[in-house]
Amino acid sequence: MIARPRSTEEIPQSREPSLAERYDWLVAMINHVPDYIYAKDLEGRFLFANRAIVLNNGLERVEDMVGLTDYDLHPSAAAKSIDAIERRVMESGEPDLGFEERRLRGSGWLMMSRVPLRDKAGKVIGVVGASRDISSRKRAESLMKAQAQLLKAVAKGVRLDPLLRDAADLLEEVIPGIAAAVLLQDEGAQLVRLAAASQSAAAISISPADILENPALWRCLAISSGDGGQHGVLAVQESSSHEASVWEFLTGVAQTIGIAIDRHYDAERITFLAEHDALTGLPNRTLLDRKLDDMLRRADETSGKVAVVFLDVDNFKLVNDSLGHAAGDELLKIVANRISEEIGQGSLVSRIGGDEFILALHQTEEDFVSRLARIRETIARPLTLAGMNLQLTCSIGMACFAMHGKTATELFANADMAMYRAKENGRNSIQVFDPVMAENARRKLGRSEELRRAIERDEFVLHFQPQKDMISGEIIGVEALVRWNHPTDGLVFPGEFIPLAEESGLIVPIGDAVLRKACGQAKEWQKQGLPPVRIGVNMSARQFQEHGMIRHVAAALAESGLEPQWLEIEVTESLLMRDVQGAIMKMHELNALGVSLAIDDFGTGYSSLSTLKRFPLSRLKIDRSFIADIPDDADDMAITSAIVSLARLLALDVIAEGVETEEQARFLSQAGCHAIQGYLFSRPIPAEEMTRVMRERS
Ligand SMILES: Nc1nc2c(ncn2[C@@H]2O[C@@H]3COP(=O)(O)O[C@H]4[C@@H](O)[C@H](n5cnc6c(=O)[nH]c(N)nc65)O[C@@H]4COP(=O)(O)O[C@H]3[C@H]2O)c(=O)[nH]1
Repeated sequence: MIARPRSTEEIPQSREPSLAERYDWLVAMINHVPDYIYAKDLEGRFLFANRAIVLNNGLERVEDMVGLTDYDLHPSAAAKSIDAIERRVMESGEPDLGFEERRLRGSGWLMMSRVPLRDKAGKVIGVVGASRDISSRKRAESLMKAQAQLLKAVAKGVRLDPLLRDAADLLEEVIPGIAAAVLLQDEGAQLVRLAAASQSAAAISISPADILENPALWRCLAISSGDGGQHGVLAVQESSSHEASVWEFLTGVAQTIGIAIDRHYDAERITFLAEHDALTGLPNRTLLDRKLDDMLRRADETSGKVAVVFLDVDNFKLVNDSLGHAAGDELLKIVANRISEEIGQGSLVSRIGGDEFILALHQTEEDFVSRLARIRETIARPLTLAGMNLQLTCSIGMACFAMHGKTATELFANADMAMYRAKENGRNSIQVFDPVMAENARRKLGRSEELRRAIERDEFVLHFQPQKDMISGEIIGVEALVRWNHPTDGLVFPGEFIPLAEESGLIVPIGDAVLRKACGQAKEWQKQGLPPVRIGVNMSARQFQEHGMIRHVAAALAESGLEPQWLEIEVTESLLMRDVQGAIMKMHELNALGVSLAIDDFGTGYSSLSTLKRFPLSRLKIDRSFIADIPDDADDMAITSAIVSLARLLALDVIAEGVETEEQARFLSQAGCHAIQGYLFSRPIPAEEMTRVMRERS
């Protein structure tokens, strides 16, 4: 064996060390390094070996090793590969540096360097080998590789479950003997979910309780979330104590798992948002389409039924406009919750915008209409919103698979049609689709098309109804009333086409034509020398709200040359109440043009005295429904008298519409009404007839 080194105190400081001493020190140094150092002759026989290599080969003394070859110490394949490298070094005389190989005994890695052993003359007489243990570097490398592999899986968006399992597998692969498990917190912050390495029997059989109750056995590394919270822990069974780099690696793995979980939740949230309505959290149209397709397919296979339902909150706009958007949003959330409460398993409710909901109901014991009635009742439960007590109603339309349509598109169209029917029927009702509705809708569409053509062909004519002053009996004004001179149907009255024109927006060009014709006719009468009369022109909501309305009025006046004081625009009370502030602004603009304003159908809306005071009006027109039953209906008489007093109080002229009898005229005169309009005096008549009447009276 190699001689024991002497301590430096034993060396006299003054004299040069001898060659023998230097040799001893060298041997001592060589024996103390953990690396393997050896020399072999040309035949591969050990000439020398340090303590580390002797011990590693299971021998005790260097002498035991001298003379042996690798074939005596290792399996022949391993010996052969060492032999080949060393032979190459000896034959070429070139060193072989930094060759990495697995340890032949035990685990770990070595980095081998071999240089030729030469005699004094420089002749190669063997090989000198030196190794370095690079196991920890190799381990660090493999840990880094494993970490990179995991990160790559996260970047690729591998699903969370397989990713956690792979992570636990990977840990066991790169850190032999380890058992690893991932525990995630549930909503109550309990550690529950377990992803264990598939190979490790220990990890498979353990439960979160095992881990948490055995802190001595398990070390838990926090899996943090991006927002500073914690998703759970990476539990590692400490079967052997690990070096720092392993713990560093495990900490990195826990962090990577944290990132993977963050990404998983982000992806979940994105998917949720893509398929849900942000306000109510209900499924949106995309999800509804997907689910409804599934429901219809299943119903088709089983000859089952599915109901597609359109549900619209009545007067939602009113709530939104009067209580504000925040209250409107709150209301929609309440409605969404109430529908969800009642809809039942397997069915779906989706908000498709505004106050419109679509329901897809799957078949149960209870029939669809009874279920919808229950939903309607639930929605109608009283509620308080922005300090106001409200009770909501809704209009519901339903179409059934397969009776009313076989595809989602057909069912949507038919349920929508049924819902419109419910609205037309005075809201707050449930309508089941009927093919007659489709026929009506088709007819309506055809009528819209005809209306469009009628505008191009200028098929609208005006009839005029005179208004008589109560005291003087003079004609003080005429109301222009539009008629459609239909090529085949003859004269069509406004009640039959104005609502459709409103709905389709065609009222704007129609109203514009009426304005121009009315102003032109009024001017024409003046030109004919007839006493000037005020001409009243009806304006519908859509037309009144239209941006260019003031411009159109000004243009009609300019074109005709009619002075503005002879034009009076009639708007309904309900139109004004929709947006009081906006209406007041527009009315002032009309006043600024010199045009006067009358409130039509007065008494049918809900304007308060205070609101009425704010409108820049000239006249109130009492709705004919109050006049019709005079003198039989005492209530109507009382209301009419009140309206007249109110108008006088506000210094407004008041005119009663629909006066058909002398008795009605007498009552109105006594009540103080300024003027009357109605069949008693004249029906609406064409321009030529009106000219004649005016001429006779002048
Ligand atoms: N039973 C009865 N009815 C009487 C009597 N006196 C007049 N009427 C009718 O009452 C309606 C009065 O017009 P309105 O209230 O403005 O109601 C009008 C108005 O709201 C709308 N309208 C008419 N022309 C236009 C127009 O050019 N533009 C717009 N936007 N709407 C119009 O159509 C509605 C209906 O017009 P018309 O069918 O012409 O019906 C007219 C008229 O013929 C009467 O003594 N008894």
